[in-house]
Amino acid sequence: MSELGFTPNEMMTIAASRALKGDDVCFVGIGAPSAACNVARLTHAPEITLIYESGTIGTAPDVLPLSIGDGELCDTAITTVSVPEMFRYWLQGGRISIGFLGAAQLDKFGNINTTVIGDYAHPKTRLPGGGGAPEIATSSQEIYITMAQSKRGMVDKIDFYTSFGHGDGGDHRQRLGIDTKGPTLLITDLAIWKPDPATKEFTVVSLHPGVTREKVQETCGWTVKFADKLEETPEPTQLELQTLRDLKARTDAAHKGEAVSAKRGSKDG
Ligand SMILES: CC(=O)SCCNC(=O)CCNC(=O)[C@H](O)C(C)(C)COP(=O)(O)OP(=O)(O)OC[C@H]1O[C@@H](n2cnc3c(N)ncnc32)[C@H](O)[C@@H]1OP(=O)(O)O
Ligand SMILES: O=C(O)/C=C/CC(=O)O
Repeated sequence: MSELGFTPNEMMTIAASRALKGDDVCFVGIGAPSAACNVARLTHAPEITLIYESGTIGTAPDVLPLSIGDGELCDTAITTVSVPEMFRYWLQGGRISIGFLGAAQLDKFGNINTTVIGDYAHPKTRLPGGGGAPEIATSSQEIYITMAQSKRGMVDKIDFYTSFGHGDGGDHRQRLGIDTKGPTLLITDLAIWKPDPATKEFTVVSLHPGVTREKVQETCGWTVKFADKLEETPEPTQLELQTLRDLKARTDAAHKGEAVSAKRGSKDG
């Protein structure tokens, strides 16, 4: 905890939650995106439609799911459809306004690696894989990405293209016949980034409170561009912080004893 009264990860989750609107239909990635989406639902966007890949539509979990298969999602959803319907009708049918994804590795054009670190055949680290993320990245109207900054995570060249962002930049998506916008927002623990309208390279548009340009550069593997008019992200409000902390506390209590809960719980917010 810094003297600011909130952690960088809390700032990240809350900044990410603010990006969502009540009329969004959001396809939620497990992990950091899930925390942000539910904070949005529990604060300024109660009418938001949250969708998880297991087919749960309009879900309102009381605790964060560890997986898309958690019963909590189905129990609180308006309805649950089959996974083929979720992908073919809802996602590929253009009915998702925001796909919210995490990343283990990311490049400056918003291409995501969640498959492998190192050589594919002889990996240094085998990651969870793509799951539905590659399809979410191309079929959602827009993509938001959230991840904590590190030199190993934000790299010049990702080791594997799991989910396509803006490719080599510019009009690469259009040239491939992909007619959705792709990544339009990146929220890290230090800053908010948006793609340059022409090159599509992520540019810092807002620094979180207390964060310097140098700190952003030190934790990023490419040479960072900053907007001419750089803003400061507003601090979390008491309501936002309390909502996030209560959600995490409920989640930790609910998943107590499950092997992954302690580790994941500490990273989700
Ligand atoms: C709808 C859907 O949900 S689609 C699902 C598809 N899956 C995703 O999108 C997953 C997205 N999330 C990620 O990629 C995350 O970064 C995850 C799951 C790989 C890791 O999440 P967390 O546990 O929160 O992150 P954490 O940073 O602690 O990494 C855990 C381990 O993963 C490995 N790892 C993660 N990122 C990297 C990286 N960039 N380079 C090397 N190893 C890495 C390491 O082994 C790390 O352990 P370590 O910190 O002790 O070295
Ligand atoms: O299969 C997927 O796409 C997502 C998986 C995330 C999970 O529930 O573990």
